[in-house]
Amino acid sequence: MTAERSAGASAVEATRDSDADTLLTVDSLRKSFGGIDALNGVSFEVSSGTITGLIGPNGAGKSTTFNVISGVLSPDSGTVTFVDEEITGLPSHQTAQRGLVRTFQLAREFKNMTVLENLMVAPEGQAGEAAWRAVFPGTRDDVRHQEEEIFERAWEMLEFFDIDHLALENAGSLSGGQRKLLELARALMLDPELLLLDEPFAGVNPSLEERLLERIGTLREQGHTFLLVEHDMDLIMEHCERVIVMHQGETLVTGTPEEIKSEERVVEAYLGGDVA
Ligand SMILES: Nc1ncnc2c1ncn2[C@@H]1O[C@H](COP(=O)(O)OP(=O)(O)OP(=O)(O)O)[C@@H](O)[C@H]1O
Repeated sequence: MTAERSAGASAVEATRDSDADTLLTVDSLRKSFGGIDALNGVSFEVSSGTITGLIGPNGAGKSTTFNVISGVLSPDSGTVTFVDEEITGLPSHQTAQRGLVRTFQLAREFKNMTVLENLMVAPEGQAGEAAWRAVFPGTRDDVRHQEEEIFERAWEMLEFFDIDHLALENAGSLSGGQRKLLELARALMLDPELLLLDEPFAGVNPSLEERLLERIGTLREQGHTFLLVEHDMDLIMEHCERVIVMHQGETLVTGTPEEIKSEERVVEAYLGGDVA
């Protein structure tokens, strides 16, 4: 198999399966919280146009990795490169401007605003006003035109996710699954090149899960790239071209689903065995 390992090896060398299509490169990320090493040299690459899964047991460092890539946290060391530009430590709204947007495990909609309004305001914490200005530059004279464009895009999103009938509902009244659709729709408002999805299917019923998966497939065909954290191994194995396995703050293996399945250390990591 061609799956790479990083534990105990040079981190860059360990994950070097790059080609010209590499969109995101994470190199030797370290991050400690007090005495806890959440990330202990995480390295991997994500190719353009793929759905790549990031998996690992609880506490492996997946969320911390997402937080570092998307600028929610700064790493102690290591680099994040997106479209050939180092973005390490850039705040979320700046990564969003560059086309890298993440969703959160718990959807972060504004509960007292309608679904439509939620789409028309910038996604909290990652696409502030500055990001909107980057997408819709102009002066006050252009505001009306900009609002029309935002409105049209919001409706496109609502229709794309089949939630246009909920446009005027308060976001707080949506089901868990509908909130996940809204979260993804909000992330897509800025037309990001790379979407980091943190457990997008958690708490989603099977029919909505199917709709979400189908939409993600369509978006991928349109050129979007996805990196997703997901605990459902069947789903990962069925829908991801590449899988990155983390364990104890390190990249354990990366490979195709078939490669991952046959990798003994992955089984051991999930069963809590010694993988050193
Ligand atoms: N803000 C924090 N303060 C202290 N420790 C933290 C913090 N964030 C994460 N950790 C610790 O870092 C390690 C990695 O956590 P992280 O949440 O990144 O793992 P994970 O793979 O996302 O886990 P899960 O699948 O349970 O969400 C864990 O030991 C966790 O307790």
